[in-house]
Amino acid sequence: MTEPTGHAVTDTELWPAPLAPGPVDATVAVPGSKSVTNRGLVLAALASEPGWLRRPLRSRDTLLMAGALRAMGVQIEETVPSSSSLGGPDEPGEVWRVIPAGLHGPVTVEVGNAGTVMRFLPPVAALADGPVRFDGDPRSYERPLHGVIDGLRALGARIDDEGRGALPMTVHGSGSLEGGAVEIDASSSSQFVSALLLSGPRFNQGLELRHKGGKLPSTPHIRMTIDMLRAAGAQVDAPEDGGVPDVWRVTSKALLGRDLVVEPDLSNAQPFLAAALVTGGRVTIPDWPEHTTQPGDALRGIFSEMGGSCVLDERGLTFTGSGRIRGIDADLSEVGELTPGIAAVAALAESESVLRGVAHLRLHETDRLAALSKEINGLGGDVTETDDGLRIRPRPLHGGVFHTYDDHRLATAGALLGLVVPDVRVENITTTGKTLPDFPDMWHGLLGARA
Ligand SMILES: O=C(O)C1=C[C@@H](OP(=O)(O)O)[C@@H](O)[C@H](O)C1
Ligand SMILES: C=C(OP(=O)(O)O)C(=O)O
Repeated sequence: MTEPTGHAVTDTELWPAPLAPGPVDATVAVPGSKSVTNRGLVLAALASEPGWLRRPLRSRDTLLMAGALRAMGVQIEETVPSSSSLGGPDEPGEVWRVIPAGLHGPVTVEVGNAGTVMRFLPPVAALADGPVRFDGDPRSYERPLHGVIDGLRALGARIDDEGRGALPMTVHGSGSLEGGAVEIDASSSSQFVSALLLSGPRFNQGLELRHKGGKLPSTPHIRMTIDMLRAAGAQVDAPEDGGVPDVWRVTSKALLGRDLVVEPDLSNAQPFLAAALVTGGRVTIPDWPEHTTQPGDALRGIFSEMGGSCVLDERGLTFTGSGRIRGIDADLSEVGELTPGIAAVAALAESESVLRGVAHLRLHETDRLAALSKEINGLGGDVTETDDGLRIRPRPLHGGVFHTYDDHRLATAGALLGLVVPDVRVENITTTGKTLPDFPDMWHGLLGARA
């Protein structure tokens, strides 16, 4: 087994996960989607007129994206909404006004460990005038980027990566990119496809992108990219709409500024829904969208199959646990980011689970397959890695330290186990700040207690 990337543990980093005194019963308002916020920022920055993001996610990944775009010249004003000053519907919550400008270097972009920043911004940098250096957390050097680097080079960009095919690197933008036809292997991350599509309308010849290689993961995220491009006025031909399989075409065209209301992050709703499942309780997530491309929507089916039921109505999504937890045999390739939360529930089930189609998770924030098996087994579980996923045989669990390897979804998975297993201590709970900085308070709030 590969050892997941991580830092040394010190006692001060351990968070005592609260134990649920009984079935949870709560309404949890979940902040905006990371994936929608970061796409919205990129598209607004590339538009030919100002736009707005309402209820954006404010977290490490989205602040890194906003910071990078600002450094390249884009103005992003964070405002409190008021219909008169914003000229749009008066929505509660934060509003970011994005005013595009000529993109320029020299700048250094800090990507942290955000896949969306390290993949979506190099094509934007290729459109900037001047060098844009990309650097980030040590783990960002290990995450795949070849699809973006090779793709951009083939489309006319000059990139200096000293032969690494990964970060750190410098994109020497010349103010425009020729674009045209290109073939990449995006089997290790759907974000390669999304990255090139998002900037495609700004390439001189547009883009004809072909994926050649193993199965593409996370296709709902590609659909999200296409839908958001179209909503910004782009013309996109996609395989899902009866086009050629694995080929996307984007026409060169100015993008419009949008007034975008960001949906709640359904993947961040996962631990709260899971809390209802593992305690036999009930949780309502307000503003759950009726139609969405977010992979978290699949939780309605997955968690119902594992033991519960859900109702989507004007109050939002209400999930009620049945008090029993069934194992599941599931191909999660489309919804890979849900795997840590599903694995944690599966470890508490009555029967075995097999989670398949997620080999690419070895290249996520950490090696998630190695980390999940090691940490659940550290609490007495029986998890084995397969070629493309995990086999989880439930066993009685005991307390202990749950290491998180700087991975927000490992941290929320540990908190979930601690809800029903006494004395689980989660290392570095603040790593949830990647996408959900309020997680510890929200988790205590779920139980009716304060942090
Ligand atoms: O485009 C996006 O917003 C994302 C795509 C997926 O990436 P991969 O295809 O690399 O799994 C997903 O796991 C990630 O959390 C967000
Ligand atoms: C894989 C994830 O993130 P990233 O955008 O960094 O790839 C995730 O949030 O689960």
